[in-house]
Amino acid sequence: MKTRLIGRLPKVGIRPVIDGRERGVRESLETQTMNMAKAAAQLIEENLRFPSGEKVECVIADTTIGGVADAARCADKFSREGVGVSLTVTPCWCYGTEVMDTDTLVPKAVWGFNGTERPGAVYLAAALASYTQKGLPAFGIYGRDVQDSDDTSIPEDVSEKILRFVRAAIAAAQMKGKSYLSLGYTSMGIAGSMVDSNFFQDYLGMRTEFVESVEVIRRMEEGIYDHEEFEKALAWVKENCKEGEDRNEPDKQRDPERKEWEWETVVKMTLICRDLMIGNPKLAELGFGEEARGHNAIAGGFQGQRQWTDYYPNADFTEAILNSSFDWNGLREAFVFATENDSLNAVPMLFGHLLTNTAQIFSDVRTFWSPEAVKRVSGKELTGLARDGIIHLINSGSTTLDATAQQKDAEGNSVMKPYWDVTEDEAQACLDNTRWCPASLGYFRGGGYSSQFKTAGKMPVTMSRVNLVKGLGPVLQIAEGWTVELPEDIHKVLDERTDPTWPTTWFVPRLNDCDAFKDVYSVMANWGANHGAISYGHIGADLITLASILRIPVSMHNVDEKDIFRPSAWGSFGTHKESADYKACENYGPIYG
Ligand SMILES: C[C@H](O)[C@@H](O)[C@@H](O)C(=O)CO
Ligand SMILES: [Mn+2]
Repeated sequence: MKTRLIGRLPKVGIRPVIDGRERGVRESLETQTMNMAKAAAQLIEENLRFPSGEKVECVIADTTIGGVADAARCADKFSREGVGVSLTVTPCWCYGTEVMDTDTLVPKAVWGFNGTERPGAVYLAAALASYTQKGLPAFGIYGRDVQDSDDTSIPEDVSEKILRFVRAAIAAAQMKGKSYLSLGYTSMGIAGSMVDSNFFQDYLGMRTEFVESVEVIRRMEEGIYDHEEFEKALAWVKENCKEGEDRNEPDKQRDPERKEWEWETVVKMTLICRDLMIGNPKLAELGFGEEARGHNAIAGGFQGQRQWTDYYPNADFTEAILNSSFDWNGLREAFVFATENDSLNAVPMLFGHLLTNTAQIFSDVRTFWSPEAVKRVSGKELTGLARDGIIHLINSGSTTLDATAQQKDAEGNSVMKPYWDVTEDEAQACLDNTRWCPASLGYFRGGGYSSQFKTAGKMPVTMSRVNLVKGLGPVLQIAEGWTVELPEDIHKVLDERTDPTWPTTWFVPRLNDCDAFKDVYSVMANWGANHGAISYGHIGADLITLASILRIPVSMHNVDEKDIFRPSAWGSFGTHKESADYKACENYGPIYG
């Protein structure tokens, strides 16, 4: 589906650099140098894919690069080929600034072979000094253990760094030139939905598109959607989306005719929001060429509350389905679509999606439940992972149905997979474990249907969030942890105290010695906003690498120091990693600013 986004997929450019001295030195190194480039390309192409499923492609310079003319020819090839990430490799001494990559917008890394026959590490140090001196932050990669000069394998520590760098850099490259689509504007005074177009432009290289939500009504009333697809979608919904309990006062509940209209409306809203994001060639066939083009949106958000939801059905169904890895057309890439148009939660969702290729959870970070409070209200003890307390993640709408924890790995563990690994049966299980309850009419006068499920399994997850700080700019916060499934008797008591028609995920962060992670309460207390974006897996290290590429400092994280990988220049801002990160991000400023 997302292949409808305009712009080619970025490629990874590999630059084999070499000692330029001919009549012996260069010739003796040609094969080894090119082999390093080929090995790196193979590693990347075998391991990395885009969220749409295509494999990440590498482009190797036509020749090794021994001096500035070769470097210029390589730069020329890279710009023709659409290279968005640059990886320089070498086993030997080369002439630092003469062979360097000077494109200021392309994230860079240099892998210097750890051998001693030739001084690859000496070059690496000289190259990184040049990049640092010239204000072009670059990642340095140098294996721990010496290898023989004819060893073409890539050691584990090197491959981990290459893949971490490329994953993050290719994520940054994919955002560039795409749009965030704001449907409506600010929701209930939520600052994250006061979409800051300068932040998107300067830090992510993205456009912001603003569409008033009356456009959705116009398209419904003028029939600007694919009518055949609508019939197909509605039939699928009737078969697969089981209605849940109506918890509204009996005399306020909507009659069956109105409920039917609400179903039809939320299905149309889903088609229309998707078409607004990525366009739809079917609309051109119907005579709506302008609408068929879409807004080239890699992420979006729907204001909803309150002007829309006071009058029309809420977008819970629309958001939940768009954020899932499947719909009536089968398995497909999940969209990134924020409820309450909270763009600062859509951004970490987008980061998570681009880094893992999976669907993302959007939630209110609603309640910290201490073990004592749980005991008081339920009479029960929290045990296992949950023993130190839990955070209740819950929001009407938006939470991907992939978060029902019905997808499994080979060992039977709950996981959230890229859509191409999800089976039809697993998608069906996600649907079967979800009920669609008529929306709470006190909050949503226009009705609609809220997805109701609980995350029924333990999964490693990472919660993250971007906050904008006046005078400082954006910061990213990260908490790795797990989803936990509570015993039904505890779950029920806690859930009943909120809105049990909404989807629930119980979250336990991993604790450590630093202040923000000393207990579960502190994680909740240090969270910078009402929402969190939750991605499958422990991806904090990848998020840190991506944030450093974008020059967004990380204000809070629980990632092991040994996994932190940032451009080598960060080391020049002091040995305290967090303060060095702040200083480096301030020094370099936003990448597109
Ligand atoms: C119904 C309420 O307005 C909720 O939508 C509210 O608690 C939020 O989600 C705020 O982010
Ligand atoms: Mn919310």
